[in-house]
Amino acid sequence: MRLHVVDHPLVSHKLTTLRDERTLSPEFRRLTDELVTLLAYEATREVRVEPVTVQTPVSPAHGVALSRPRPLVVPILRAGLGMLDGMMRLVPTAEVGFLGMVRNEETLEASTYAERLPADLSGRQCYVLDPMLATGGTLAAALEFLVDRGADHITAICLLVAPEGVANLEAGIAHLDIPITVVTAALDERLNEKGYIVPGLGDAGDRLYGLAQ
Ligand SMILES: O=P(O)(O)OC[C@H]1O[C@H](OP(=O)(O)OP(=O)(O)O)[C@H](O)[C@@H]1O
Ligand SMILES: O=c1cc[nH]c(=O)[nH]1
Ligand SMILES: [Mg+2]
Repeated sequence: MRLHVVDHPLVSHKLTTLRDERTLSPEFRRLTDELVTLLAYEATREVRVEPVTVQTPVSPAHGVALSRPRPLVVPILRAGLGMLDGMMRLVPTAEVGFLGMVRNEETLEASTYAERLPADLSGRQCYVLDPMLATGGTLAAALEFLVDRGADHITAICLLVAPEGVANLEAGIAHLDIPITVVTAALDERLNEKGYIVPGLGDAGDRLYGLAQ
């Protein structure tokens, strides 16, 4: 597994405001959207394209177009939904599949409560959207799911990752024999005793959609 921490002052600037507890849901959603578009630019470096030729007003021009089958974008509900528009802005013709997963806040075990994905992902590049990689349990289960269906190239975009989660994920997916990359805005310090990322940004789902602030 490859971890790519995007090092760019605009990413750091937006992430700092996102972390700030004074940032309320409307601005949190807008910043998430902007950050994901910046991360998606890096995350799609290996998106598959094929050669095409178009006719300009002057001459033929050799270029590329996205290959078929189109990439599959998979937001992990609930918080991953806040990342979908920012991703689709860059790859508007991608297909979208959904995974609903929730972490038990006592045991920190992830469980799946909804799945709406194509039955056959053979030969598909997949982009998984989940803002937080904390213990890594949620992302490990999601990747397993996609590889079981035949995905052969997966990139996860996370706003934040914790070192413990990256290590757990690496161990948990070591048997998956496909290229897997995690693209993130920051590798944070650690997890706390409740499984939250430190310094983190709190509960991403609540900050996007939840508690009135
Ligand atoms: O790496 P992990 O320890 O598995 O934790 C990460 C998961 O926790 C959060 O989801 P949550 O369970 O809070 O669901 P939500 O998106 O509906 O809020 C987050 O959006 C990730 O999916
Ligand atoms: O810090 C964390 C950990 C898991 N889920 C979140 O939303 N935040
Ligand atoms: Mg949550």
